[in-house]
Order: sequence, then structure tokens, then C-alpha cells
Amino acid sequence: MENNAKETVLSIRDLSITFKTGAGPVNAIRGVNIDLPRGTTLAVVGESGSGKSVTFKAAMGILASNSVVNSGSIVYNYRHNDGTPATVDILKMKTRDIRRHINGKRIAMIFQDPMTSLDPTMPIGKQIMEGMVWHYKTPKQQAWDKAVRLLTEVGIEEPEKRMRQYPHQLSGGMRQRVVIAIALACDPDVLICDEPTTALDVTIQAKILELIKRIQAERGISVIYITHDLGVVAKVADFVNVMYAGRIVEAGTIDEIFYDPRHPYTWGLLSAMPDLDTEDDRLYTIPGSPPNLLHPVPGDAFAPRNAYALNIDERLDPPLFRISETHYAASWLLDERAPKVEMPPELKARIERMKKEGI
Ligand SMILES: Nc1ncnc2c1ncn2[C@@H]1O[C@H](COP(=O)(O)OP(=O)(O)OP(=O)(O)O)[C@@H](O)[C@H]1O
Repeated sequence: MENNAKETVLSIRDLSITFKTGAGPVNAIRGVNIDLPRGTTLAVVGESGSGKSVTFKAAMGILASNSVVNSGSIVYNYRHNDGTPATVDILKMKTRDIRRHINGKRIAMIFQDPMTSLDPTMPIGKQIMEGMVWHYKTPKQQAWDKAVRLLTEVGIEEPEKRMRQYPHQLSGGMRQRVVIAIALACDPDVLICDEPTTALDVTIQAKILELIKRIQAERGISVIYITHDLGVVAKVADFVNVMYAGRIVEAGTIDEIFYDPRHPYTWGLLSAMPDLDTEDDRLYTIPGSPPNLLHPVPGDAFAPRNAYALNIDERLDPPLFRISETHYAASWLLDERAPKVEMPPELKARIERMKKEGI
């Protein structure tokens, strides 16, 4: 979690966001810290409603109009065209400027349902060219040629023909490839993928994950995956941040999170994951549901669902305890005064198996 400006492309600090609703303010993001090391893939994982999407929508200047950013910074380290390094706090920028200079140009986002991010009335080629023309005033022929190259890069055959087609003429997997081509059009250095494969069947899902992985390696870009699916995380991530009720509760490298998880919520997620080979054999489902963030959360938000909760959890939210330079978890179980608690034996056995066979 240490912030090294030289190596970190995106650094979110103390982010707090509230939504104004008829029922009162919803405290959706409650002090989030996330670092994205340059050239790596970071997965942000957690149940629905934990705040994964909202966090990164803030970085894109696309928060809903009833949102209020109470505090925090989103520091983005980039390079000008001539290679000189620059730093900007995105949260200090006007929304208009984020859309002009950041969104779709330096940081691009892919959403889960390609049908909602593609315009059904516009040919595919034009949709890929749009960003280049808007951000860089790229001449039309040049933009066309680049769009054809991008379609080839994302694995679409007969790209010239596809350029003139409409989204409904393509399969779901192809449409997601087009969405990726659009995201790459301005050569971003950060790609945010929000559940990019949930709408796809398993075989196509695997192909899209492979594609994003190849693009990440070839272009050397930094990638953020937002997902509730640890199976996806296992396939793509270098680093993992586990999110619960608007906070990061555990952060570490892929090996630290899968082989040495420390937070009972991470234990729950890993136990609830279907076996990576057999696709079934869930050990456990986390009981209950996340708290309603309309109300203040006293103490640790996970305590009511946590079989290992301590008395202190009801009163005080745990800080992030440091396990290694890259591994942190917010659980009072890590306090030196806490009783020694081990993860459930079934999970331990599963982890031992994963260690032997690879994640
Ligand atoms: N415009 C809004 N008005 C009120 N509440 C909102 C708004 N947008 C998001 N929220 C709330 O913020 C919280 C975080 O939502 P977010 O979409 O980031 O969750 P998520 O972890 O990405 O979940 P999912 O996987 O379902 O997308 C949720 O409780 C959600 O209801």
C-alpha cells in the first residue's frame, strides 16, 4: 500500500463518496486506498454493492449526479508525448476536463454489457474512430486505417467488412472485442475492465480474458479488473484488493491473497468460489448480506456475518494491519492481542491443493 510515485500509475487515497437519496445519504465509499503499479494487472473483488464500480467511475469523471466526493485524491502519474513525467489529482479536475483529457484517452473503461456501451445505430468502424477524432483530431483516413488495425489486434477477421456493420450483426463475444478496440483507440495506459465477461458464456469468457491479457503484455499497459468472480481474478491478476461495504479489507499479491488470506471475508470469498477445475464444489456461502450504507456502520462492517468476530469489532473498525510490504488486511484478528484463529480447515485443504496444482 505504500505510495511510490515513480512506480504507481494510479494511486487512490482516502476516497470517500456519498450518494444523496430520498431515504438519506448512502455512504458508498468509506476511505478507500488503492495503488496500481505500472504495467501490472490489479483485480478489485467483492460482492455486488461493495463499491467497486463507483470507485473507478470517480476516476473517469462519470459519477452519478447525486454523488458527493467528501474527501480523497486519485493521483494519476503519466507521461507527456515528449516523455516528461507528470502528475495530476483527477479529483481536483473539472468533470469536463476529465472527459477531455483523461477518460477514453489515457484511462479507458470497458463495461460488462457491450450492448449498452455500443451505439446500435452507428457502424462499428465509426464508433472506433470517434475517440481518435474527438481527442486527437486524427484525420479520417488515418483513423479508419487505425480502426482496421485495432479490429485485427482484437482478433476480428475481415476487419474492413466489419467496419461497416452494426452491433446487432455481431455475436456477443465479437461485440465485446469491438468494445475493447474502442477502449484501445487512443492508446490509453490504463484499462479498467468492469466485469467484462459476465454476459458471456464460459468459453468466450476465457477467450476475452486471454485477449485482454495479451494486449496488456504487448502494450505494457496497466489493467484494473472489477469483478465478483475470484475464478477470473485467478486467471488475470498480479495484485488483488478485496472490497467490502465501501472499504478495502485486504490487499496483496495474487499469491498472498490465494495462498495466505488473512481476512475472514476473503476466507469466505475463497470458500464460496466454485472449484477452479470442476466448476462446482463450493465449500461455503457467506451468510447474510452486506450492511445498508444508508445507516452509519458501527465498528467492523463485516462483524455481523463473521463467525470469527471479536467483541472489539462491534465498536471499532479495524485499521489495515501490515503482513508484508505488499500484503495488508483490516481485521482485529491480526492484532497481537487477538486470540490465534486459523482459517476453516476445508479452506486450508483447498489452498494446499491450489498450491500444488497452481491457482
Ligand atoms: N447513483 C446512486 N445513487 C445512490 N446509490 C448509489 C448510486 N450509485 C451507486 N450507489 C450505491 O453505491 C454502492 C456501491 O455501488 P457499486 O456499483 O460501486 O458496487 P459494485 O461493487 O460495483 O457492485 P456491482 O458488482 O453490483 O456493480 C451500492 O450500495 C449502490 O447501491
